[in-house]
Amino acid sequence: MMDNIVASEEWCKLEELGIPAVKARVDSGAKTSSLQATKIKIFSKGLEEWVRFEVNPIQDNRSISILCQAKLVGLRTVKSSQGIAEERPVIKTLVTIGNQDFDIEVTLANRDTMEYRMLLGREALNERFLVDPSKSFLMGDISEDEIEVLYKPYMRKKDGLTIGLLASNPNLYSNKRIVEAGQARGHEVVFLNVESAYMKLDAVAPQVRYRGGNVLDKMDAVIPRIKPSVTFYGCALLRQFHTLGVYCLNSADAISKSRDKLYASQVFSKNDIHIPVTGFAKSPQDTKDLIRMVDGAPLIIKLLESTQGRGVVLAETNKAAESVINAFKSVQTNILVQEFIKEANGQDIRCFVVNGKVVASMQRQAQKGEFRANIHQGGKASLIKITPEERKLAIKSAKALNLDVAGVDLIRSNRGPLLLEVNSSPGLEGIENATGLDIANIMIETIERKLKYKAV
Ligand SMILES: Nc1ncnc2c1ncn2[C@@H]1O[C@H](COP(=O)(O)OP(=O)(O)OP(=O)(O)O)[C@@H](O)[C@H]1O
Ligand SMILES: [Mg+2]
Ligand SMILES: [Mg+2]
Repeated sequence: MMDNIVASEEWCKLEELGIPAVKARVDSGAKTSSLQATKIKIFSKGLEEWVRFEVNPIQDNRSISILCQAKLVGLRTVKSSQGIAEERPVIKTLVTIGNQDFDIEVTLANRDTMEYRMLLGREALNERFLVDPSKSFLMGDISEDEIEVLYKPYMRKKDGLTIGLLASNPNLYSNKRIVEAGQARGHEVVFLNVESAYMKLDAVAPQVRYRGGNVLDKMDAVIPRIKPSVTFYGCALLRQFHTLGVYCLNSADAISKSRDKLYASQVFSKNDIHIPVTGFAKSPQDTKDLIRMVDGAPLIIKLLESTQGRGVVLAETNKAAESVINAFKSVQTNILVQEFIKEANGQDIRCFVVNGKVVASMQRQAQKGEFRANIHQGGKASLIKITPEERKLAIKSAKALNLDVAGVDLIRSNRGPLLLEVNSSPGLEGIENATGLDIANIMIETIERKLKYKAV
C-alpha cells in the first residue's frame, strides 16, 4: 500500500478533540481545512483564548454530539456561499489518517449544511500526500458497525431534539398542537415569545438570548409562527438562529416575501403561476385605467398586508371602485386591485403544503351574501379532492417563495385554477378539523428528516 496517496474521501481521527472518526472530503481546491461545529463559544483560559464547540461527526446522525475545546489560533475571514464575509475561529489539532499523524489548522464552520463534516484542504495535504480523486478511502475504510462501536460512549442520553416554537400566544390551537406533536415524538418543545427574545450581534460568538439572560444555545430547530405585526423583528430573530446553525421551518427570507402581497405576486407571475389579473399604481390619476385593466367592476381591492380576509373589499360598480381606491390612496395605504372571480361562488381551496407535498386540502365556502371564504369571516370548511393541476399549482407556489410550510389558497376560475395567496403561518385548526389529519405531526417529522434525526 502506498501511504502517501489519499482519495477523494478519507476517515480522520481527531484525537485531541475526542473525535474517533470523521469522514472528510479531500478538496485540493480549498486552501484551508474546516470542521463542522455548532454552539461555538470563545472563552479565556488563564491568559489564553480558547474555543468550545460541538461537533456532530456522523453525517446522518444528529443525536451524536461531541463537546470539544481547543486553543484558539486565530480568526479567519471566510466568504459564505452568499458572498457574505464572516469571521471563523481557527484551531490547531492533531489529525490521524491511516497510520500518519500530523498537526493541521482547522477553521470551525458554524453551519450545519456541510455535506461532509470535515474538509481537508491543500495546506493539510501539501508535501505529505498526492490526491487520487477517482478513489475512496485509500487510507482505510471504517464500516458502519465499527462506527457504532466507536461512538457508543458518545450517544446522548436525551434522545430527542430541542425545538423552539417562535410565536406570540401559547394558547392558540396551532401552537398547542405543535408543542403536543413534538413532545409526542420525544422532543423537547420550548415556547419562545418573539418579543422576549433578543440578540447579540457579533461575528465570533453571535447569540440569541431570552428575557432574564438565558442564552438559547441548545436549539436544534425553530418553528416560526410569527404574527404579521411582528414580522420584521421575528424575521431578524430567525436570521440569527439560522446563523447559529439552527434549522428554521420556513426561513426569514421566505416569510418576509410571503407577507408582501405585491412582491409575492411579482414572484408568481415571474414563475408562470397564474393569479387573477392584478394591478397596482401609486397615483390616483391612474385609477380609471387600473379599473379598466382588471376588466372593470365588480372587482376586488386588497390591502397589501391583510389576513383573515379583513382587508379584502368587493367593489360592485366602477364608481364605487374608483372612490374606494382613491380613498385608500388619500391615506397613503398600499392596495392591489384585482379581477373578481365571480364563478368561484364564494368558494376557495386551502392546500397545506409541507416540504414540497400537499399534505391536506379543504374547500371553504363563504357565508350567504359574502364572497370571502375565510373561516374567520364565517366560511365553512369541507373535504375536497383537488385535481392534479391544482396540486401542481399549490406545490409550485410554495416553492416559488421557498416555504417549507405553506397554506396555499387557490380559486377555481373559468380558465382553470388560479393562485390567490400563500401564507407562511397557516392555521392548523380549520384544516385538522376538516380532514382529521395530524398536520402538526407532519411538521415535526419534516424537521426530523431535515436534521437527519433518528430516534435512538
Ligand atoms: N380575486 C378574487 N375573486 C374572488 N374571490 C376572492 C378574490 N380574492 C379573494 N377572494 C376571496 O376572499 C378571501 C380572502 O382573500 P385573501 O386570501 O386574498 O385575503 P387574506 O386577508 O390574506 O386572507 P388569509 O387569512 O387567507 O391570509 C379569499 O379566501 C377568497 O374567498
Ligand atoms: Mg393572507
Ligand atoms: Mg386567504
